Amino acid sequence: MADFAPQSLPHWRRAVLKVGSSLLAGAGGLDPLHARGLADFIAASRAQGREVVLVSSGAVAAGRGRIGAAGNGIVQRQALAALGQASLMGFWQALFAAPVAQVLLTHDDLRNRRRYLNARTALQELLRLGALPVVNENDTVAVDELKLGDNDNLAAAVASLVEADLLLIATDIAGLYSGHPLHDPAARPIERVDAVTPALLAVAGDAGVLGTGGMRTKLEAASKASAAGIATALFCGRDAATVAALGQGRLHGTFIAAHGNRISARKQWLRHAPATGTLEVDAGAQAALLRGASLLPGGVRRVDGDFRRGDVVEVRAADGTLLARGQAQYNAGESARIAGRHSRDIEAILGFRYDEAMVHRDDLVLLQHIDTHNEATA
Ligand SMILES: Nc1ncnc2c1ncn2[C@@H]1O[C@H](COP(=O)(O)OP(=O)(O)O)[C@@H](O)[C@H]1O
Ligand SMILES: N[C@@H](CCC(=O)OP(=O)(O)O)C(=O)O
Repeated sequence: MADFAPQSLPHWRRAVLKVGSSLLAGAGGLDPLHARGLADFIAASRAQGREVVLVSSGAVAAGRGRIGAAGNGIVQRQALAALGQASLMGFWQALFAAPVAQVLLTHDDLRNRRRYLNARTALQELLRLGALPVVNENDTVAVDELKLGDNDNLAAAVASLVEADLLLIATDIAGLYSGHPLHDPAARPIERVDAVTPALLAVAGDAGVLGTGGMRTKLEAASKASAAGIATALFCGRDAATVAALGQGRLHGTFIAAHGNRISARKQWLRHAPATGTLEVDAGAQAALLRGASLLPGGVRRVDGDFRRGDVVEVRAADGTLLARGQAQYNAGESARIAGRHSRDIEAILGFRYDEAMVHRDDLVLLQHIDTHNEATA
């Protein structure tokens, strides 16, 4: 197979790194041979002030190591994943000085706006605490329509969830080839993909011996990440030089470009998602919003509608002008109780506190622009 020429990786601050079973499975369960280099890459990136969320497969392989032959049907794989998940966490913990944190997710969790917000808040808090989140699919409940299908797609969803700037997919092959490398000796390396087209998906084949999705799910994941404004880099995690080069900002593999920018993809969603409630704000909150601040409960005068945490709500001025749309941190009843009150009182009023804001600025899209003349004369 021809080599992939090196290319420079764009600068990144927060990445999701997906590591497939093909890199972790050994004869008797999990083998740290390739994981060690990837762990060093993560540790070095963190030491440079970057953040990494790891999406790791390998629970089924670890389970097989514990129990031996158990079949490969869905029920057997569920049982094997349950048997192996704790070992998988122990495996990663042994490779890191920083504490690792287990996060198990399903498609359903990410489709549900409240759970989406909960998962995002928890992941952000883990990063803030300096932990390394290790995400895997919650295989015990993830069957049929709940299933993301594979960890490549899960990694793309997590990259959007944490607003990563890069999705790194480590696998057992150097990158994407123009044909299935096991069957097509003339297959050529594809170093850059600007758009994941149906024609390109057609060249992406199924998995090797150990993985589940093959190149097809990697390209699907890259396509989803791209639509969310996140670029993807595919590389061989078995090749120590490739992994070391990545730490120097050089990619030997396939780069799949992002479409648009990350912020606009999310803001676009907030702009159009159906709203289930309205928060009416005072002039002080209106000015703060237009300056880019979060919406604190103190500036909210009235709460209408029946919404849950994570639902999209409209933010309106007292005269009814639509100022912004955003995701509510608190449900309608809770919002009504804390409206007009100081953020420091939230816990005393509700008995808990998710956030000091009623709508966090990361979850807010402004629909009015700052009128500098009015602001100067106000
Ligand atoms: N066009 C292609 N280019 C590269 N690899 C391909 C292609 N089509 C299919 N593959 C297969 O995809 C495999 C990687 O996917 P997979 O086995 O699911 O690994 P992982 O466990 O890392 O997710 C490769 O080993 C290769 O056999
Ligand atoms: N959740 C499963 C992984 C499923 C999966 O997508 O595997 P892979 O194609 O190797 O990334 C496990 O931990 O074994």
